[in-house]
Amino acid sequence: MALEGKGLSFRYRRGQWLFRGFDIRIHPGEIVGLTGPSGCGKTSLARLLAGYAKPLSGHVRVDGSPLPRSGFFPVQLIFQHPEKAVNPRWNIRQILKEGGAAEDSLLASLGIERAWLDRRPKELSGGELQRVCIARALGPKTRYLIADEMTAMLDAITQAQIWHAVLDIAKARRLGILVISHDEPLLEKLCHRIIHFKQAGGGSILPPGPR
Ligand SMILES: Nc1ncnc2c1ncn2[C@@H]1O[C@H](COP(=O)(O)OP(=O)(O)OP(=O)(O)O)[C@@H](O)[C@H]1O
Repeated sequence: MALEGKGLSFRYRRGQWLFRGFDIRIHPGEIVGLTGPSGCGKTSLARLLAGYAKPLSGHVRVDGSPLPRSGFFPVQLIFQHPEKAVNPRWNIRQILKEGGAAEDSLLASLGIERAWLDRRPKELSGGELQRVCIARALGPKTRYLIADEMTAMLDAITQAQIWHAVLDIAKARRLGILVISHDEPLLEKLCHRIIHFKQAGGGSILPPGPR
């Protein structure tokens, strides 16, 4: 059982290879950090692992199966900017429904207030909206979470509160989490192990491929 990327290669159009033959594995219940210089391809890797884009070679498997083509994705990706991840016309209740029925205890542990449910995304702060996106991503069918700079825009207290809630849920449900961040002290605190993308063979460490 694992979220596994094997032999992954990716570049945009005819640009430089971001990674070639890259392997990564995250087990249920495991919290793995991923760090590396800006622009080295961490978000691109996250998009492949969550099924937003396809690798040019290699494959992604979730607990032994390919990612589904439709329906609910067992690998959920949370971006740094929540306003880009929601339908601005929906209210918060509708947005939460996309992830399945969010339990009251989950909403409470993330500090989501009932009064927010009838508002639209632009009527919440960035930090409040990010909590909503996290709750949506933690639906009952989620097996793995990819948190791409998920709390980068939050103050230290809110960041700690959110991670405390997410780690509790991850432990109770044996979710595997990939935490992408430039904040190495945060990764040291949260993760069982940390992958340095360039050292691990990502981030254009290999010479550019044929053009
Ligand atoms: N849609 C796209 N088309 C072309 N190039 C892209 C596209 N998206 C990203 N890139 C380029 O791919 C490279 C890797 O981007 P990516 O966002 O994966 O890096 P990152 O390691 O997550 O960076 P950061 O730490 O700054 O978030 C960058 O040079 C970026 O400009």
